[in-house]
Parts: sequence; C-alpha cells; structure tokens
Amino acid sequence: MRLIRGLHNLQSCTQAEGHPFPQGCVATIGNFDGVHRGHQAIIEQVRQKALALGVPSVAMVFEPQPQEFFAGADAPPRLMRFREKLTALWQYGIDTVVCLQFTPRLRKLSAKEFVERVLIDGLQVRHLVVGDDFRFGCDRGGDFLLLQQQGAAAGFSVENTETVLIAGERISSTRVRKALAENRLADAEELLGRPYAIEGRVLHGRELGRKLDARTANIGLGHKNPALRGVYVVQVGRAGDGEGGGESCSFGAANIGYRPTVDGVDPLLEVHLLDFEAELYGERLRATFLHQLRDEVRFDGVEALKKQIHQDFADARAWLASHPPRPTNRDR
Ligand SMILES: Cc1cc2nc3c(=O)[nH]c(=O)nc-3n(C[C@H](O)[C@H](O)[C@H](O)COP(=O)(O)O)c2cc1C
Ligand SMILES: Nc1ncnc2c1ncn2[C@@H]1O[C@H](COP(=O)(O)OP(=O)(O)O)[C@@H](O)[C@H]1O
Repeated sequence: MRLIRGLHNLQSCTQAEGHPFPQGCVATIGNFDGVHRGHQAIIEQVRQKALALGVPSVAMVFEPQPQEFFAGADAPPRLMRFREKLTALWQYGIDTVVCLQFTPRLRKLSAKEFVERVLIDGLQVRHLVVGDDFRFGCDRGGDFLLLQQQGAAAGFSVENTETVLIAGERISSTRVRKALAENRLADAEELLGRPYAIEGRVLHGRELGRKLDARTANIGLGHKNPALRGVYVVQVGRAGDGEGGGESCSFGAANIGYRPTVDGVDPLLEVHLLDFEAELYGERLRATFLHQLRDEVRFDGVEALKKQIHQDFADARAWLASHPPRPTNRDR
C-alpha cells in the first residue's frame, strides 16, 4: 500500500532508486469520490489484471478533484476527503495510489503529452482500465480511441471499465450525492456497498457543548459543503478500526451542518457519544450514519437548543433500542 504524490516523484524515483514500477503497472484513472460499487468493480478489474501480469495495481487520482478546480465553491459536495479515499482504494485492492496535483500546468497538457509524460514516462503503464467516455488532456481533447492508438504504438493495452447498474441505472458519485442530499441512507448504502460514513480528527471547538450538558466531538469537514445535513443516529469508532469502528464502537447522536443557533460559519460534524465520558481531542473518529432524526434548525436561544438536543439523545436511544446493531464487516 503506497502513495506517490506528484509526477516528479515517479520521475525522481527513476533516477535515484529505480522506477517504482520496474515491470510496469496496471492502472486506472479517475476521481473515485465515494469509492462506490461501480468503482469497486473497476478496482477488481485492475487487481485481477495486475495479478495476471505480476505487476502493481495503480489508481491515479487528482487533488483537487478537477470539478473543484473548475467550479470552486460551486463544485458538488465531496463524499470523502483524500485520506478516506486513499484508505478505501487500498482496502478494495489497489497497491499504489498516484496523486497528481490538478494545477493549471497539468490542465494545459495536451492529450498526447498526457499519454507520453504521465502514462508512459510516469506510470510505465502496461494495461489501462478507463471508461469509454473518459476524456483527458487540455480541453478534454483525448478520448478512448486516442488512448488505444497511442497504446498500440507504445505497447500498452486499454480496456473499458465495467458498468455496474442498480435498478437499471449506472452507479455514480452523483447518484450517491443525490441519495444523501435527500436522506435516502439505505439507497446510498446500496450504491456504496457500505453505509455512508465520515472520518476525521477531533478538533477543539468553542466549548459550548459542556454548557449545554452535551459534549460533542467536533470533526472538521475542511470548509467543504457536506453531502448530507441534519441530526442523525450514528455508530462511532476509531478510524482505521474497520467499518463502524469494530471493537471500539459505540453509538451517538450527531449534527452535521452549520449550527445556525450559535452562528456557526464552517460546516462541522459534531458527535455526542451516548454513555461515554473521556477526552477525544486529536483522535481520528469515524461516524457511520444510521438514521436521520430531524433537520438542523435555528432555535430562539441556547435554552431551546439544549432542550431539543436532549430530546435528540432520547430519540436516538429509542431508535437504537428498536434497531439492534447489524454486524460490522469485521464480524461478517
Ligand atoms: C444532537 C445534536 C443536535 C443539534 N442540533 C442543532 C440544531 O438543530 N441547530 C443548531 O444550530 N445547532 C445544533 N447542534 C449543534 C450545537 O449548536 C453545538 O453542538 C453546540 O453549539 C456546541 O458547540 P461546541 O462543540 O463548539 O461546543 C446540535 C448538536 C447535537 C449534538
Ligand atoms: N460523551 C461525549 N461525547 C463527545 N465528546 C465527549 C464526550 N465526553 C467527553 N467528551 C470530550 O469533550 C469534548 C467536547 O466538549 P465541548 O464542550 O463540546 O467542547 P468543544 O467545543 O471543544 O468540542 C470532546 O472533544 C471530547 O474530548
């Protein structure tokens, strides 16, 4: 499991310690936001081919995601931050993630230059798995046919990705975003192949939680528009412990949004763990969204907010009592 950041690191590897893929690699390129079941099928294609050729399986991703580069704040919400994506790609069978910074310079590479510099010199690719609608290079000038032509000349093959359908429709990150925005958690879970979860480090907040008798572990969302909003029952575990948190799992009530009552500015995920009291600052937690209790609202003052939050805790307990926890991946 390896991360290589930047083309220069592939190239400097070439001179200093030898190329990271001396026998070449099998690669795929994409955003992989969510690492949903469609992505998982592609990863499996890459993994199988890499096994057959005895070379590493590689996923090339970009940061920021090209949509974020072009649309800025108007880009659709991200389903996962880079670190979560990395872990998921590794978990599903990718050996090496190559992350290129999406800069104006990269954007200006022509399709032909992209193939030569990135795929051939950079990755030394032997087999490439991409969708037949894949476009790349300056002004999206390169397509599947060009890849096949340049591949034939340079000695790599190109394969179309599998299309995974649910209810007759292709699985996509957009579809997952829509399901989450509409609070259709079960649909999102079906598309993702696991329940939706957010991981992050517990940050210090304004310490209002203790005044409300509702301490909340604050997980920053990096100024990003969250994919879902509201008050939820969550399963909480230490990040990296497996789905839902494995052994260290417990349950809580969480708010994800902008905290209008206390004039919050940046979006936050705030998790109150039921039947728990200890410091969590600096820990990496994963909150898995189980059920929406209500929308986030602006209250007339802190007392009304406090009353509702304690009602939320009672509602979360009642929901949990009637929905016994399902086995986590680890138990399966
Ligand atoms: C279960 C739960 C529900 C919440 N619902 C709302 C809400 O509807 N509106 C709101 O403005 N803030 C809501 N909050 C966020 C509180 O405003 C926030 O937790 C409180 O201000 C503490 O902030 P601190 O972590 O900076 O101390 C909720 C928090 C929790 C844990
Ligand atoms: N049951 C609990 N749920 C969440 N956090 C808790 C709990 N008990 C103690 N904590 C600790 O309290 C902190 C939150 O306290 P809070 O007063 O809301 O301050 P802050 O504004 O810094 O988040 C958490 O980060 C964690 O370290």
